[in-house]
Amino acid sequence: MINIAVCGAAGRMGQRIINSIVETEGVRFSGALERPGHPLVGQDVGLIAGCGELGVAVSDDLNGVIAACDVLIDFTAPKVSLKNLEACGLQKKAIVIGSTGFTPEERALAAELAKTTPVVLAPNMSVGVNVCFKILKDIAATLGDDFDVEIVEAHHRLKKDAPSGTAVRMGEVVAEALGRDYNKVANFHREGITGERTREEIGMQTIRGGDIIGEHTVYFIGMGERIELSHRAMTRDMFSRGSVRAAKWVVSQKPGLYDMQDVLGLR
Ligand SMILES: NC(=O)c1ccc[n+]([C@@H]2O[C@H](COP(=O)([O-])OP(=O)(O)OC[C@H]3O[C@@H](n4cnc5c(N)ncnc54)[C@H](O)[C@@H]3O)[C@@H](O)[C@H]2O)c1
Ligand SMILES: O=C(O)C1=N[C@H](C(=O)O)CCC1
Repeated sequence: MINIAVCGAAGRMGQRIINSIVETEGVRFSGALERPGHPLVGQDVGLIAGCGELGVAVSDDLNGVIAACDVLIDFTAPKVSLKNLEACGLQKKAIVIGSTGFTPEERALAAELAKTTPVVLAPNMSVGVNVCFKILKDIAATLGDDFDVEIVEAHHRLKKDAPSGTAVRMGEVVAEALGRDYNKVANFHREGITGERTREEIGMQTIRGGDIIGEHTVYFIGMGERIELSHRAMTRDMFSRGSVRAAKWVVSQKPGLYDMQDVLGLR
């Protein structure tokens, strides 16, 4: 039996992850973390997550909750996730991180900290999006430089980072397949007299509104034809089920930084 704790337990994803843990065989829900001062600390987290009383209170004791688990699933924010990764490393506990919005420096720090413990860090835990990452590589490499690439993503009004972690990864996959550096060719903003589009640039467009769970489209636009590869999330449950699948997988891995391509055997 694998003991899984959740950080960000009262959040949109945290609540769905708790439901997924309870529904999954071979795992046990062992603890729930929230930020110190959160009004729900001390309350039964099952009642918050809508799956009935679980006898697990929301806690702000990071080290205590880590000690009682085999793996921590963390959907919070980059700075919190890095602190949690360091704390898991000190106790030799695995961690699955779904937070997005990491800077390149923060990603490098995560890779450094992952030398002490196994870590899955992935901007999107859904099977569908991860298959898209794989397909995108082939499409981009096959089309080459003749097709312009534009990426459009849409999410709910409460999302804090932009572009989404998924859109960034899509841009990185395409850029790499085309021999480009994403950080140099990503174009996040067009306004006024922009001049003609460059061949190399990858346009990154962001929509925020209402309760959109997550939508991504990559456009490959040629002369006289275009390909659109789209993924639309209709529930958060495939993210949460993916995170539990990653948790079951990561506990038996060697220390290192992994992503969902590793978990799903898509590499
Ligand atoms: N990888 C994926 O598949 C995937 C899917 C959905 C969302 N996300 C990402 O997950 C993150 C969370 O998304 P959300 O919609 O659940 O956000 P949310 O704001 O609803 O939840 C975040 C939770 O983290 C808690 N938190 C903040 N600081 C904390 C701390 N120090 N200790 C413990 N808990 C703390 C907050 O109180 C909140 O309850 C975002 O970065 C989002 O982009 C990733
Ligand atoms: O709701 C969010 O926030 C999501 N974030 C991820 C991202 O930034 O790619 C995945 C989709 C939902």
